[in-house]
Amino acid sequence: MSPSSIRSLIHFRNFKSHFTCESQQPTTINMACLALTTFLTSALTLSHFTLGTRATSELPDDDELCGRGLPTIPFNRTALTTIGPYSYDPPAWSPWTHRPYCLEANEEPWCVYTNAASPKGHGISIITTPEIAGSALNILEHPFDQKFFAPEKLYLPRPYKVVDIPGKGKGAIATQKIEKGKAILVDHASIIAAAEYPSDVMREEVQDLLATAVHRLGNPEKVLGLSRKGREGEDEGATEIEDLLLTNSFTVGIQGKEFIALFADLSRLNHDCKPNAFIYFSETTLAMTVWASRDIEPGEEISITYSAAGLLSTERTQTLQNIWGFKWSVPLCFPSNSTTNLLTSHSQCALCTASPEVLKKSDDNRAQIRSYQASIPKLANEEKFHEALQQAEHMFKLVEEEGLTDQMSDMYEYPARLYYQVGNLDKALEYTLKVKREIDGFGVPGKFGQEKLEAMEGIIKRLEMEIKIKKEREAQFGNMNLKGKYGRRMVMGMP
Ligand SMILES: C[S@@+](CC[C@H](N)C(=O)[O-])C[C@H]1O[C@@H](n2cnc3c(N)ncnc32)[C@H](O)[C@@H]1O
Repeated sequence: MSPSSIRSLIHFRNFKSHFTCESQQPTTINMACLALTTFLTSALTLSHFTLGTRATSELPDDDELCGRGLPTIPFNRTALTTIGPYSYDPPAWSPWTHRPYCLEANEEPWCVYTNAASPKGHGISIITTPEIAGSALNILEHPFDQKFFAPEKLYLPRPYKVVDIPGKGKGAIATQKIEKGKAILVDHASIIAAAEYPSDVMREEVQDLLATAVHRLGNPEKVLGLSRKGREGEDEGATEIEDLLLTNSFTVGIQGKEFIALFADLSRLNHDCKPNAFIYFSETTLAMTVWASRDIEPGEEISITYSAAGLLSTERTQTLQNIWGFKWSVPLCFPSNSTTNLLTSHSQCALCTASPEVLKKSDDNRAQIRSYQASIPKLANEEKFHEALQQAEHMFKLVEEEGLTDQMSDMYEYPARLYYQVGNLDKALEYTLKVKREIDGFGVPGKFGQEKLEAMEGIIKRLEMEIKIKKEREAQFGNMNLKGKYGRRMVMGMP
C-alpha cells in the first residue's frame, strides 16, 4: 500500500464549486485528521524512521424491484444508461442492494452504488466510477474496525442527546461525563461522492445521481431531516439535497482521492474553535470517529472544529461564513459556574467570542505555530538541529496553550527525530512514545496502521536498548561524550 493510499485528509470544503464549475479550492483542513497521517506520510525531510448496456427505458426500473421509487427530477434522462455487467438479476448486484445507476461520461461511467442495509442498517450510497466502487467493497465486508469498537473505548449507548441550541440550530449535549481519549461516536458515511465529476456531466445529472443516492438509503428520512443552510440569494438552482450536502458534508481522502462524505449523526455536532472533541476518518470502514479531546462534563455541548487548527481569527470567521453560513453570535459564552441547565452549562468561552486582547494573543500563537511548521523541517534539513529543537519545544508550548494538542499530535515526530540527531536518547524515546501513544490511542486503522504500530514498537525497543548500553558504558568508562557517535549508529530503525 503506497503512502498516498493511507492518507485520510479530511477537510470541510466548499462543495459549491463542483456545481458551478469554479476551480476546486478546498478552503479548510481539519488538522485533527491530519494528525498521524502526516506522520505516516512523513512530511519531515529528516532521515526517516524505517517504519516504515443497455438502455434502461425498455426495462423495468430496478428501484421498483427494490420497492423504492426514484425521485422525479425534471430533466432529460436519456443520458442515463445502465452499463456493463449489471444485469436485472438482483443477486448479480451483490453487495449492492440496488442495481447500480450509471451515467455515461467521457472516460468512465459515473454510477450510484447503494447497499441500503449496511453498515448498521442505515445504508450507504457511493457515487463514483465502477473501478473505485470495486476497490471500496472491502468496506462493506469489514464494517467494524475492532480497534475502534473495543467496548472500553467507545461509549454505548451514545453519551449525548441532540437538542435545540439557541443560535445554532441543533447540537449535541453530553448526558454523562465523557472521558478524554474515549470515542463518543462512530458514524458510518451515508453518502460518499467523488469530489471531481467528469467535465461532461451536467449539473442536473449530478443532482439526479445525488437524489438517487439519498432516496435509495435504508433510512433516507434521517439524511433528509438534516439541517439546511438555505441558498437564497446565492444559488437559487440548488436542490434541497445539494443544500443539505453543502451544510453537512465533509471531505475525506480515500486511496488518495477526494470524496464528499455525509455522516448523518456526526452532522449534528456544531463548531467551536476550541473544541472538546475531534474527528478521525477511517478509510477502511468509511466511518468517522469522534474522540473526546478533554474530559466533557454532563450538560456541556460536544463540539468539533470546522476549520484548520492553524487559522487565524479572521480566516476562521471567513471560512465559517463562506462554507457554513454562520458568524459567531452572542450568546455563545456562558458563565462557567452554570450547572443544571443543559443549554447554559458551557464550561469555557468559545475563543471566537473572546476579547480582542485574547483573540490577538491566540492569533499570534497560531501564526507562530504556522511559521514553526515551515521553519523546523527547513532547519533540520540544514542540520541546524539545536535551533530546530528550540523551535519545536516552543511550538509544543504554544500548541498546548491553544488547546490544539490532539489536532497536532503528529508533530511529536519532529522532536523525536531531532533529539535523536543530537544524541539525547531519553528525550527521543519520550517523544517516540508519544507518537506511539497517538497511533495506539486514536488508532490508524487497518493493516497499515498495525504495521506502523509494530514498527514504532521496534524503534522504541531499540532506543531502550541503546539507552541501556549507553548507561552501561558510562558506568564502565565514566561519563564520556558518547552522544551522536555510538548511540546513533546502534539504533538501526532510526538512521
Ligand atoms: C453540520 S451542521 C451542525 C448541526 C446543526 N446545528 C443542526 O441543526 O443540525 C452545520 C450548521 O450548524 C450551524 N452551526 C454550527 N456551529 C455553529 C456555531 N458555533 N454557531 C452558530 N451556528 C453553528 C450552522 O448553521 C452550520 O451551517
